[in-house]
Amino acid sequence: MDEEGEEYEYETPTIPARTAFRRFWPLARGLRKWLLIVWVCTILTALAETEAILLFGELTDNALRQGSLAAFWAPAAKWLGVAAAGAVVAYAGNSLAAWATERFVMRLREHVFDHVQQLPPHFFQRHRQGDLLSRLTSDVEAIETMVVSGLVGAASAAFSALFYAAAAFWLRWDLAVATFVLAPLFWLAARRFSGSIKDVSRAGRVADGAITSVVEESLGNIVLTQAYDRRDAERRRLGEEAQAWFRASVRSTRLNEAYEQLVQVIETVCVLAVIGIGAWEISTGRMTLGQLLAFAAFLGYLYPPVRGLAQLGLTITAATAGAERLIEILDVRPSVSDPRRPVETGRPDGAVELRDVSFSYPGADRTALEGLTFAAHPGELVIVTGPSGAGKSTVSKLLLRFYDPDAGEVLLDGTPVRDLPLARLREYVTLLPQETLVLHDTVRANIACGRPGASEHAVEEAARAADAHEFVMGLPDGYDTRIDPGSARLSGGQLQRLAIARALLRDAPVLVLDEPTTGLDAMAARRVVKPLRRLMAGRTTIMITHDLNLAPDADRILVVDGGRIVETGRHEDLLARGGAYARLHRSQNSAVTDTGELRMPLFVEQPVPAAVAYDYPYDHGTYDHGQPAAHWPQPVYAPYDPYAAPAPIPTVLPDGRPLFRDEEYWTPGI
Ligand SMILES: Nc1ncnc2c1ncn2[C@@H]1O[C@H](COP(=O)(O)OP(=O)(O)OP(=O)(O)O)[C@@H](O)[C@H]1O
Repeated sequence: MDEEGEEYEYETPTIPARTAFRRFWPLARGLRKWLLIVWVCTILTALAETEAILLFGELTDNALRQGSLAAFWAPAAKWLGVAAAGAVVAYAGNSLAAWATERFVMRLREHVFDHVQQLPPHFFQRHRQGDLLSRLTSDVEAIETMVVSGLVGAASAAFSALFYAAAAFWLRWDLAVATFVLAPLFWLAARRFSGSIKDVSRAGRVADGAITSVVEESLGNIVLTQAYDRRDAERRRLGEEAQAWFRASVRSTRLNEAYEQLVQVIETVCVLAVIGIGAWEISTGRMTLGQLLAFAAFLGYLYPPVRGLAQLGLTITAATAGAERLIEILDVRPSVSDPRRPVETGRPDGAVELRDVSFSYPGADRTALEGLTFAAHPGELVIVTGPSGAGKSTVSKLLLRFYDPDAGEVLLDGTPVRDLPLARLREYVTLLPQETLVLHDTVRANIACGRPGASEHAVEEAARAADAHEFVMGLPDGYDTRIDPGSARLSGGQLQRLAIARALLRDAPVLVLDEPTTGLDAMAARRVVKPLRRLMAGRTTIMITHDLNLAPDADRILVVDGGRIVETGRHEDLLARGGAYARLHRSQNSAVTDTGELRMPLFVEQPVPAAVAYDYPYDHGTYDHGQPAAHWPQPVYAPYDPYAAPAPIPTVLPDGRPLFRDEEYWTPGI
């Protein structure tokens, strides 16, 4: 496990909205023409509204003030026509905007998801899954707010504001000037709030990710939670994250509300200024009431886009916090990529070679492998063994090219694996990882994913060869039974046999088995050996294991320690040499004899009193209630004395060896 805090190794960058916008704008390719149409629709809607306002002024002056019904019909019919046309255009524009927006979100999510899937294993060890989930969901939507809605919204609002402003000028330029003098107040208000809104939005997003992480980790660990009664601890953990989220949410609402109310006040000041100036103009006869009402209506229409522009600024600022979190992930480069000029080799024979390979994990301060050299000829079984942390699994990661070595070369049939297309390499080298990987799907799909498009017959044959057919047929729906990663329906050994069936179907020339029997009990491990042998037949197999039961079969055994090969040879030779391998082998086998520790009695039994004659009442034809217990053997209890010296706790086995092999003698008293 990584040290605590290492998950925060990736620092979230602080970036301006413009940079974030530029980063994601290319994803709108292909949607831009639709966005342009949306924008045109917005302009047409604004035009229709302007026309409607002018018609309203005309109706006020000609029909209402003069009480003439005849002057009503023509402008009314025109108004209705304009309103209907405006409604159709607005409907089309909004529907198209929704379509373009959702497409953008889908595209962005696919882009990020695709990127995340290429990231190296250590990225997932250092990032909490829940946080990644939250970035892939809510943060993706935030970008949409910034790029699509933000852009279209800003363009539309800017256009509408300009349009209504022009109309207001055309109607009464002096009134308009008086009003627009106050317009910068909106901008000043938005500026005042934008910094705090971005901070609080960032805090909210981090807290959101943390909550998802806690829930995900807690549910994933439900057995630990329940078995150790950790409910309170888990609730506290969630509570702490929820507190941060709560504070951020409340603060965000407060800031937005304060901004809204401030804008209301500014608007009121503007309206009062217009009414005051209008009253004065009407009193001097330079303006009609209709004109004033039309002007006020323009202002009514003008403020929402002006206010919207400022509000949009705030929304975009808040969304930038989401963009920062996505960019942080997108900036992590995959550790490997397809070669620029890939070499196409055709199916290899399966000769594997590591030539003077050294490797350190990114960010790690010590090397995981150093100068490792070995070769496996086609069809050979090479066992890589050694103590925990020696670097065995790292070998498998290099063979599948999850990482490239810092020095040296990994070769398949003489071709450096970094020159092969990644998909080809992983088709030719099959990994059976330590943990059995299960897809959330049917048993059939779980086997067939070894070779997409495999026939039912092929799937069944693979299952038979893996000794899985029988238990699969015993499942409620046979091959169509759905299983999932947390499923308790199949045992560890059964899951392992499914994985073997999958690998059989994949039929790769090279196999990498990472601890294929670890975690299985002796019986299950034994049941897995036969299918494993079938799988290994005719393939080059690199088996990483602590379990040396298959060692006598190996063509070569590599003993790795501290990232180096310390011994290599065949089982018998290595045993005879009496070195590291012999010690490993001995420790594995002596583990069995040492279970004597477990058999040691927990208390010294009291000797049974000799020759107790049981006097069964039945023999005498009478039943003596409650009497016989007096002469039955009784356990002997020492009277409890709180001041007595503690009884000596055994620290050695009866044969004189220390109770716990690797420990010092333990003196009680702590
Ligand atoms: N993602 C990682 N980042 C940094 N160091 C790592 C990472 N994964 C493994 N290591 C380190 O590299 C070394 C080799 O690890 P590796 O997993 O290959 O050991 P191993 O021999 O397979 O151990 P085990 O038998 O316990 O699985 C160890 O010191 C380990 O701590």
